[in-house]
Amino acid sequence: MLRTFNGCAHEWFIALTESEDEAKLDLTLFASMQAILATSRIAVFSVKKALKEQSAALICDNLSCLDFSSQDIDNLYQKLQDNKIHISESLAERVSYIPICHGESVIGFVVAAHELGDIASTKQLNTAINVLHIYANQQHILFKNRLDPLTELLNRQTFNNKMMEVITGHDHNERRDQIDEHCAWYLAMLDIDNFKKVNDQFGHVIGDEVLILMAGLMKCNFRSEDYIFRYGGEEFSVLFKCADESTAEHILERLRETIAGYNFPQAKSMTMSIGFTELKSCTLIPKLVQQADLALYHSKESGRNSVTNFKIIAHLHNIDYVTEHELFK
Ligand SMILES: Nc1nc2c(ncn2[C@@H]2O[C@H](COP(=O)(O)OP(=O)(O)OP(=O)(O)O)[C@@H](O)[C@H]2O)c(=O)[nH]1
Repeated sequence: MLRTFNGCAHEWFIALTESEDEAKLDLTLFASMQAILATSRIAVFSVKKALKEQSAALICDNLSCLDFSSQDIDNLYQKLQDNKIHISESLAERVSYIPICHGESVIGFVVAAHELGDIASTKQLNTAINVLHIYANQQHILFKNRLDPLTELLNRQTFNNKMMEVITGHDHNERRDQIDEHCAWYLAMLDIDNFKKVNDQFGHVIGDEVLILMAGLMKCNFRSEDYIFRYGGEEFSVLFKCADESTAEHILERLRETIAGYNFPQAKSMTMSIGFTELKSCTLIPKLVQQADLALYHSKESGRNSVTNFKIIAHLHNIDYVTEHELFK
């Protein structure tokens, strides 16, 4: 049911700043706009930094009567870069397009449709703009909280939540046009080889530089819808989606080769060992991490600078893909 607006936006400020995840934040914004602008016919579009998107995507919508193509959305987003409210009027209704701003940037917009006799007042629009500022700030805080400050990759705290979302099929960042039933998710664990030597020989500042450069190489190797984490120290993990395991191996091999061929400023030549496993929805998260870790361990044991598929070593050691056995004790 549509909540009515009592003229004071404090309750929405509190609800938005209390939202601890992006899905809840988006839903709270949607409800707040419906109440403040006194219409249920609202659509919210936002640029998701976590997805490295440059254009706005629909996040909540109760306006299916207005059919937005992706070209319409892009055009509207470009138009609203002037950070002003735009209004279009037809015989029956007035549609307001309200930009969402963060600092100097427009990071999205709200579309609100009203019947002509029932349009939003200037006070309502101003209140909506204030609430949108709070939303943008909170979105930025949530985004920053998920990042490792050194590498700006996703941090370890985000890893479990993301794994759970992916395994249960509730990855709320996955855009509708990216859902491909034929693709599978893979988990890779990656560890820089002999990293201690870099710290010992050149100091921690150069060690940190290597971590930042490695993170950059990984970001270039994967797609925006994949998730790259700094798992801890010099260990990383990646959740990525592709057609099959040979493609997964190819993607990881490409990264391994890129890193092995990169000329690091002080450390010069560095390599990475990688292990990966396919995500099966019936398997517990610690089990999946253990499988990818065992494959990584195999890469390290067999001379480093290589990629191992858990399935291959599971087969070699004659163990079931999802049993409790441990390979290396
Ligand atoms: N500069 C820097 N070093 C880090 C950071 N986190 C962990 N390390 C270092 O990473 C090194 C990891 O060393 P090891 O676990 O022995 O691994 P390795 O030398 O890479 O050897 P292998 O993994 O067996 O190839 C340790 O020296 C840690 O101090 C960090 O944020 N910055």
